[in-house]
Amino acid sequence: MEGGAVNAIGPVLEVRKVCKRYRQRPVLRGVSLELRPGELVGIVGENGAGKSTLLRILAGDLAADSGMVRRTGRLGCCPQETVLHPAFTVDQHLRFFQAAYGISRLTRACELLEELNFSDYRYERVEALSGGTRQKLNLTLALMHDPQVLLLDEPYQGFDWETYLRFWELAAALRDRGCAVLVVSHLAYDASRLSTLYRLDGGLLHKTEWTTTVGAAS
Ligand SMILES: Nc1ncnc2c1ncn2[C@@H]1O[C@H](COP(=O)(O)OP(=O)(O)OP(=O)(O)O)[C@@H](O)[C@H]1O
Repeated sequence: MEGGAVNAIGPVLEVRKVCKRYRQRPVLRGVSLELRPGELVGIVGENGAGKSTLLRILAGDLAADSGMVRRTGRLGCCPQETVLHPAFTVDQHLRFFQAAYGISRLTRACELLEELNFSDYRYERVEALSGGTRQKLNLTLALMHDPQVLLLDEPYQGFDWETYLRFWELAAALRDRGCAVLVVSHLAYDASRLSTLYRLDGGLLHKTEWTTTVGAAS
């Protein structure tokens, strides 16, 4: 079984009892999670449940108050707020991130432009792009260096239905080539596409009954 082979490999992301509070308000109360190569895991939760806080801690962008996060491999991160500059073109963003990642070619980035169907906008400035196209660029910037661990915060916001389906095809392809993918969203529409779905509630992760056996621990 695919899941058995996958789970013979150790986790690329290990989270133990992570806690975080803002002033006196606890948001995370002891979150534990493991993510292995070839797993596509979802976390859902209501607005304000702490999903973005958790993702920022996993990405190393925010410090936890206590607990442990251990990550190995190249990280790709697509934050909820786009990281784009309005005056730069799509191509300029690709070249800036190419330098930041230290990669020699834009081959994968060009593939992603094609797969997400926005190659025609390559030389347009971000200020002239629609919200959905900006999000396509945000996602491309997280994926263009072929990450081994991918953290996605509401990655399909603003996508039309066709692009939304393309996103899931892309996520499945990444999973199949061994990437560990974590998708955070306030919607649980996509449960059947996931190895495991957790709900973040009351500052803790709860495994939901929608969990399937595809690539999941057994
Ligand atoms: N920098 C901050 N200072 C104080 N409180 C914060 C800060 N960042 C987030 N919070 C609070 O922490 C809680 C969790 O916020 P977070 O953005 O992690 O939730 P979320 O689940 O991602 O929400 P959404 O689905 O609306 O994006 C919220 O009540 C929010 O107001």
